[in-house]
Amino acid sequence: MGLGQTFLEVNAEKDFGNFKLDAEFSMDRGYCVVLGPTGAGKSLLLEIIAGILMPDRGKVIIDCEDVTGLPPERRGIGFVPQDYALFPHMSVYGNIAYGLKARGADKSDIRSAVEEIAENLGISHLLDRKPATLSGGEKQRVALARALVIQPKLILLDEPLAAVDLRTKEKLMNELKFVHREFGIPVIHVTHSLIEAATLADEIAVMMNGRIVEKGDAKKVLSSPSKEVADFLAVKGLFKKLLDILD
Ligand SMILES: Nc1ncnc2c1ncn2[C@@H]1O[C@H](COP(=O)(O)OP(=O)(O)OP(=O)(O)O)[C@@H](O)[C@H]1O
Repeated sequence: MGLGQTFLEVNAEKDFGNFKLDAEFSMDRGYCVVLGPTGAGKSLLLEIIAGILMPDRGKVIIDCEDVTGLPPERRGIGFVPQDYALFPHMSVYGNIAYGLKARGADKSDIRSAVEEIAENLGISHLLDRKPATLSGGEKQRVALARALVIQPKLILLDEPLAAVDLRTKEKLMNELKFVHREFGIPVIHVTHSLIEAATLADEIAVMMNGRIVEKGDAKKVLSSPSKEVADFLAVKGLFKKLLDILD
């Protein structure tokens, strides 16, 4: 499939009683940021795409393949959840190697793949450490390495930069850009941050009350949001400044 064609299509409903997700979402191979207030259903959307959560109705299609009935490990997705979910009893090496071991990869292949990705993300010196001894930014890189080492078709990032300071955030944003460009993997990045959206996104989807209420080219969404979206962002004057960043 070439550039500009639909890579991912989600059309899924899930009713929790207290909350209903009714998500229609599609993207090509770019970098898509999903913005939305807390409790909008952003994490649930990622969990449905990853196969952690089964929709009541609907479909998930990745690269023309209907993966709705497939378990997470057969979807070829690298998922970095909100709290990174690193295994606390395993070393950084064990954490990164986990997905390859689970797929039955050869020991020496695992070692070279882990070492290569660790070098790419500048965490080779951390391989023997346990997650509890890492900083927020280091944990984020380890989680990203764990997601990337399986050579996924798609990367899902759930608020990946929420736990780091501004300087680290800027550095990590550059790394995410690099990873997206270098590995050529489509990314869905969930955040509340307009700065992250303006810096990283090719496309922006805005989610509210379980639905995607606006979606399109990043510049367009940031410059002319619907009233509903503008009210949520509540910073209309900021749009012009954000456009300056994009230019
Ligand atoms: N297993 C569940 N059972 C019932 N309700 C749930 C369940 N999981 C999530 N919810 C509810 O669904 C809604 C959406 O949750 P979700 O975590 O997707 O929001 P979010 O947009 O990612 O929020 P945040 O930005 O705060 O992470 C919330 O109201 C949440 O309480």
